[in-house]
Amino acid sequence: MRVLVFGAGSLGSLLGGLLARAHDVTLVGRAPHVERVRADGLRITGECSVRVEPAATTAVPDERFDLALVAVKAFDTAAAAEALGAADLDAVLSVQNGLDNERTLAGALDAPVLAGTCTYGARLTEPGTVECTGRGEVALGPPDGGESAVAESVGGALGGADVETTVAADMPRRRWTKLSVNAGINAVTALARVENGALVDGPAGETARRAARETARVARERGIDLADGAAVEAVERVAAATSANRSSMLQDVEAGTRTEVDAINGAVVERAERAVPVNETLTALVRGWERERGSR
Ligand SMILES: NC(=O)C1=CN([C@@H]2O[C@H](COP(=O)(O)OP(=O)(O)OC[C@H]3O[C@@H](n4cnc5c(N)ncnc54)[C@H](OP(=O)(O)O)[C@@H]3O)[C@@H](O)[C@H]2O)C=CC1
Ligand SMILES: CC(C)(CO)C(=O)C(=O)O
Repeated sequence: MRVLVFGAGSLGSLLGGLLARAHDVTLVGRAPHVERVRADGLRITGECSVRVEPAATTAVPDERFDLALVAVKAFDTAAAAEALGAADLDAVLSVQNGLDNERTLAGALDAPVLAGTCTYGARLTEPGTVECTGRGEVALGPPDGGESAVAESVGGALGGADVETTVAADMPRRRWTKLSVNAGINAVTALARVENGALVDGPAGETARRAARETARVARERGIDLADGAAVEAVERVAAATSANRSSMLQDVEAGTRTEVDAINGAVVERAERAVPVNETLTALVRGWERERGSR
């Protein structure tokens, strides 16, 4: 397959690098990472050890690709969709966190757009090098659920490159479960400045569980079968399994950069039919911090 990875930061470089073992991959990212990949190839360290030589560029080539894998932060998805218009694409897969990415991509592009959830962990450590901080899996399928030939074919391509992959008919439920995890863990750890493990039995843990319960309730309001207990269990399981992690939102806050709060807690608030006070408070506090830091 010819695969275009849009957003060769941490996750895009990891998945792009893994895919390059079996496919013809082009990374679209920023200098100096792109230049280093062109000169010396891409190294994956940590839990995977790989060296590959994908093509790398800062602009989408006017060429045909079987798949575009989108891995920018959620607030860059609209710009990504516009830039991807330059290529001729057969399929698009978002592996981003947040709820609106697929809709934004589908609104701008002709190709079928697949939803994805990803539990691999990645961190760009220096130009040309990405660390795999956790082996996980990519689940993918049609955003509204069900099966499709495109999902089977993209799933086969990922699996063929030894990327742990599940082709799933229940992507709405999977996305809302992941949203519950991120709504519970990310803003709470960012505001409390604690690692994920502090939520397992620490004083901030109940706030995370409440945010997850609210998220599950909003999911059910939208016809998705996600029980409070399942959302809380997912938060607790992920917080324990990633106990030493500094969540992506905590890392953004520490780096002084914009967070994905709009696409996570903000998306829950936007869709709620009744008040979701924990998500409202978390959203307002993180947005307040972003405004103060000039990152929004
Ligand atoms: N990292 C992880 O372990 C995981 C991440 N995710 C999700 O994946 C998504 C990506 O996360 P992550 O990889 O950490 O984020 P990064 O910020 O590391 O990567 C995104 C990259 O895309 C680049 N980019 C944005 N716009 C453009 C553009 N127009 N042209 C070229 N490059 C562009 C960014 O550059 P710049 O910053 O200069 O704009 C950045 O290098 C998020 O939604 C995240 O929540 C999900 C699971 C795990
Ligand atoms: C699963 C979790 C919470 C791991 O840190 C994550 O997705 C994030 O930090 O964005």
